Amino acid sequence: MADQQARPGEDKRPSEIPVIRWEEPPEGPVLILLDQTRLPSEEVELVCTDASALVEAIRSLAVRGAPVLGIAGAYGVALAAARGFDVDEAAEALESARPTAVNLSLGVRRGLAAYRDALAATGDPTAAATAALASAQALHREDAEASARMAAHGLALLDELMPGGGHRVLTHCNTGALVSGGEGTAFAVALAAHRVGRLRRLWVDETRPLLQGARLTAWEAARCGMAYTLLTDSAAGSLFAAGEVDAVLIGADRIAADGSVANKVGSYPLAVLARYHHVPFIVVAPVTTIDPDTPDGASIEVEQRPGFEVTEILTPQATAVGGGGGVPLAPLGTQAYNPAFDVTPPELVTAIVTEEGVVSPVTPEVLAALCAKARATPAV
Ligand SMILES: CSC[C@H]1O[C@H](OP(=O)(O)O)[C@H](O)[C@@H]1O
Repeated sequence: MADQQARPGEDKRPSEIPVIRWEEPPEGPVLILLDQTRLPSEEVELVCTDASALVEAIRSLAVRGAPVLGIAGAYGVALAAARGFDVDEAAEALESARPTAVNLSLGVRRGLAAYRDALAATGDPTAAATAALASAQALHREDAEASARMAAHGLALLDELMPGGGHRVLTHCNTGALVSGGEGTAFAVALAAHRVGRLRRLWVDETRPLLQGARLTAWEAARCGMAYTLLTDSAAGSLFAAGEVDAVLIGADRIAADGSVANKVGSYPLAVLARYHHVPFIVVAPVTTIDPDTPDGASIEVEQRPGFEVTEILTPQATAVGGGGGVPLAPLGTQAYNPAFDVTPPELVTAIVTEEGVVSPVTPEVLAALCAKARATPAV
């Protein structure tokens, strides 16, 4: 596939990354995914012909990251409808594929509502399938637009907090084009700073155990010609202590009504380090990731993943779901604690950047007003 490494100064537009796309070959519609478990060494595409294949791809993190999970969920409903499968059954399976990222259930429900409304109005399953697809495509476009707006708001915030540019930003996990209909969430802010010459360094946490930072963020940063440095998660503290971090930029999988933020495990320790070292801790997420129906952090279901992801180095042959075949890192039979996410309390969050602007301080009232405005704005 295309050369992954950008030449110095070259910016290989993240939009060129074929994260997720719908195609309609003669044999029937398919959803094509870039298999993120194979990156950075291989660019392999998964062709999903039904919802169960997509559920597997979501569970194995072949497709991952809150916003794109919502897009995938909506396409999954459209795929089931277009291929004549039981749409309600498909929607239920998709929505339960991963519990923490609220966007997944939002996307599935949006596609299902479009399908049901069209079926009720026309009685025609083909028209209903077309409506479900149109809903997924609209969500795809809206997320790309939201990503660009978050990048602009986030860059303005960085410039306000650190006048003079030369931002040294630490990020965790992967929040670039691979999680988005556009260029991502937190990563898109760093990319915007890079494009105007105001990103001095992107510190990239490797993000154990599935290494989304080492494998995916480094891959995206290299493609864009960004100045980035990879570090072990445990090395982040020494960077703060050395005064090498101007801001933390992370994404989110679910933001509760009180402003608690669920994000990749390892985010909460960064928030504590940031507070101790007086460094802004900035969450970048679309309004759709704010969940007014989840009251607080304790109410967020944190996905617990298989222990072998911690006790083995996963090779391309050892899938993230099936396990086995990885290189053992610990004695056989070792028990492992492997939460996929942790929760940061609102008092440790300096700001939440959404496509509607910057929320700071984070208060339940402001979040509620944002959600009310979003709900009052009809989906396309
Ligand atoms: C902004 S979405 C990216 C978000 O999703 C990641 O989780 P996972 O890789 O398990 O899907 C992580 O929490 C990122 O911040």
